[in-house]
Amino acid sequence: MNNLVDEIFGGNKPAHHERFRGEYPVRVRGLVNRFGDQTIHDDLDLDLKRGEILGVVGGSGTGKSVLMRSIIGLQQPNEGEIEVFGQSMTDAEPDEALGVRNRWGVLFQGGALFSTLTVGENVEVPIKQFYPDLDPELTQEIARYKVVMSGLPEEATIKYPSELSGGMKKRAGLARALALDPELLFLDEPTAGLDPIGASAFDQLTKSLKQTLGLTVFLITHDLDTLHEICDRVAVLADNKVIAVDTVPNLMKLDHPWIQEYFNGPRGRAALTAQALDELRKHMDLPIAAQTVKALDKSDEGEA
Ligand SMILES: Nc1ncnc2c1ncn2[C@@H]1O[C@H](COP(=O)(O)OP(=O)(O)OP(=O)(O)O)[C@@H](O)[C@H]1O
Repeated sequence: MNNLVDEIFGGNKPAHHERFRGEYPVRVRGLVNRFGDQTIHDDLDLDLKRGEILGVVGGSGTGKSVLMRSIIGLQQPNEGEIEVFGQSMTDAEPDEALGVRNRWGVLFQGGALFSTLTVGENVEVPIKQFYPDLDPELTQEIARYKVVMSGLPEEATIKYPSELSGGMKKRAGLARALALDPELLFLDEPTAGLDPIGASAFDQLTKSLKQTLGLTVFLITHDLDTLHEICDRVAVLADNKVIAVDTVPNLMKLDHPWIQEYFNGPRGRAALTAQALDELRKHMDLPIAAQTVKALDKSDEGEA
C-alpha cells in the first residue's frame, strides 16, 4: 500500500507556502497524450480560474480522467506544459513537485478508499504522510473534523468502507481529499452512481465547501444537473482538445454537434427545466412565479 500512498500523496514533507493569489492555479498548454498509436490529447490548452468550479465534460473515452491525471502528475504527458500554482509540473524536480502536491485534494472515481482501513484512518493517511511528527491524537481529531465537514455522522469515522453506502463512500473520499486543507480540489465523477437526491446533496456540499473554504474545483462529470447547478464554467473535451470553455448558457448557443446533442438533447432540456423550476420556487410569493411553476409542473406530468 505504501507505493500507492506515495504515488497519490507524494513521499515527503511539504515545503511552506503562501496561499496562491494568481488568477490561474492550473494552466495547461499544448498537452499531448498518446497510448501506442491512440492519440488522446493533441495540443490541448486549459486554464482553471481561482475560486471557480470548472465542470469538465466530453464523451466517454475523450480523455477527461487522463487530463486530470496529467495535471496531478500521475500521467507523464508526451508533450506540453502544465503549471500548478505558477510552478511547472512537467519540468519540476521531485522536491518542487512535492511542494505543491499537498495543496490539492483528489476524489477519484469510486472513492479509492483503502478497504482495510476505517474511514478515519483513510483520512489520516495523507496527514501522516505529510506530517509524520504530528501528535497521533491531533491527527485523529483533524480526521474526525474532516469526516463531519463532509456531511458524515461522526460515528462513520470508525466504520470500514464495506459498511458504507455509495453516497457515504463518496463523502469519505471527499473527507480524505480535504485532509490537508487543499486550495485545489479534483473530483472525478463525484455523483456517478448516486440517486438524484444523494447527487443533489453532494452538489450542494461541493458548492458550500467551495464558498466557505475558497476552493478552486476541477470537476469531471456526466451529470447535467451538476453542470447547471454548481459549475461556474464548463470545459468541453472533443476532437482531442478542449473545444470550448464557457458558462452553460453560452455553450448551448455553440454550433458543435456534440455540444448541441449533449446540452439541447432531451436530458439537457430536462435538466434546464428542473433548474428553472428551482429558481422560480424561490420566488413563489410573486403570482407570476407561482403560475409558471404550476404550468411547468403540469407539463412535466404530461410528459411522464
Ligand atoms: N494507462 C493507459 N494505457 C492505455 N490507454 C489508456 C490508459 N489510460 C487511459 N487510456 C485510454 O485513454 C482514453 C481516455 O481515457 P479516460 O479514462 O481519460 O476517458 P474519460 O473521458 O475519462 O472516459 P469516461 O467518461 O468513460 O470515464 C481511453 O480510450 C482509455 O482506454
